[in-house]
Amino acid sequence: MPTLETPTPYVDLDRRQWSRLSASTPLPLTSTDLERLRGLGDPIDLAEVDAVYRPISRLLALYVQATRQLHSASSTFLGEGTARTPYVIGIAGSVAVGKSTTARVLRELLARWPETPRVELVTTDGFLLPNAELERRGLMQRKGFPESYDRRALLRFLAAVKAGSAEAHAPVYSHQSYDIIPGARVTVHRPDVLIVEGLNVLQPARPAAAGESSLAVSDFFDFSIYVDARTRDVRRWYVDRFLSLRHTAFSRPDSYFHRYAALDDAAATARAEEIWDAINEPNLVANILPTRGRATLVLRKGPDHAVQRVRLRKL
Ligand SMILES: Nc1ncnc2c1ncn2[C@@H]1O[C@H](COP(=O)(O)OP(=O)(O)O)[C@@H](O)[C@H]1O
Ligand SMILES: CC(C)(COP(=O)(O)O)[C@@H](O)C(=O)NCCC(=O)O
Repeated sequence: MPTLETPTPYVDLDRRQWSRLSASTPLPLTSTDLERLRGLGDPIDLAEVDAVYRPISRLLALYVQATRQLHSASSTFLGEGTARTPYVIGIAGSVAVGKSTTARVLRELLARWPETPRVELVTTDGFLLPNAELERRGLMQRKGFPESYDRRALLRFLAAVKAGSAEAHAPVYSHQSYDIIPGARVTVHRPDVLIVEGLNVLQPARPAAAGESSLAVSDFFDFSIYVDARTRDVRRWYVDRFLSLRHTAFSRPDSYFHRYAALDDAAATARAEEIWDAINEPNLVANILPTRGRATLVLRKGPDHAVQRVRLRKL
């Protein structure tokens, strides 16, 4: 008897099926690549990079190529020259799920493809409102929630990138000072690929006020990746990262969290769990997780960060 299953726009592959693609993916990792990847300082297993992330970079290289052809066809139709614009990839997911690690690894892998040697990376934390403004709005305990960002500035930045501007500027957030750095900015120089990583990059557009347009950040994406894992695993990764930050970032006297450097394991775990339970998990559940179904690709990690399932949107 036919079942009433919800139709899915995704093709869903388990780890074995996905990593089998690795064998037929060109550009095997060389020793120079391995050195560069190790140089990132991420704990990611290199066999995992080869089996899971290298096929993703191949898929992305194919998408970049196809998008350029489409772009060139529509420019010909319009009788315009073909100015190239950056291919923009969004990476979404919870705090501590591994967005930054995924972004850095993909940046290295994509740069190996002859079509996309120049890959740049921005994080959306630069678009957080400064602490003074968050305090004014009563949002200090909601850092990372959609309302804690200057969404218009982020949209303007992405519009400039997509318009092919020679340079586009973004503000800079410091985890050290836990605030926006006054006057600091990063510049994006019309790369082949721009990776935009952040908790909320797949949020739908807010309803527009009269006379305004209701664009979403993801309207500027050519491709998007949601990094997914069980909430209880992400909670553990958050706590583990917090514990190890005591010996690195927190230990610097100018760190906003310097007071945490002296906590013993039990006290630090309790503090990390408190922050997770009060801020990061509610944000994940209310705002981030509901955007998963908007991603082009979903990477589902197991308890050890190894990717267990890969879902690719085919429609
Ligand atoms: N693929 C991976 N393999 C092993 N550890 C990882 C992997 N991805 C992330 N981690 C670890 O998990 C934690 C969170 O990763 P990070 O990339 O900083 O997350 P996010 O940018 O989403 O906050 C870090 O301690 C990081 O070292
Ligand atoms: C800076 C962040 C909001 C993440 O920003 P993103 O780059 O994802 O936009 C987040 O890492 C954060 O600091 N959250 C506040 C709660 C906490 O300290 O974990």
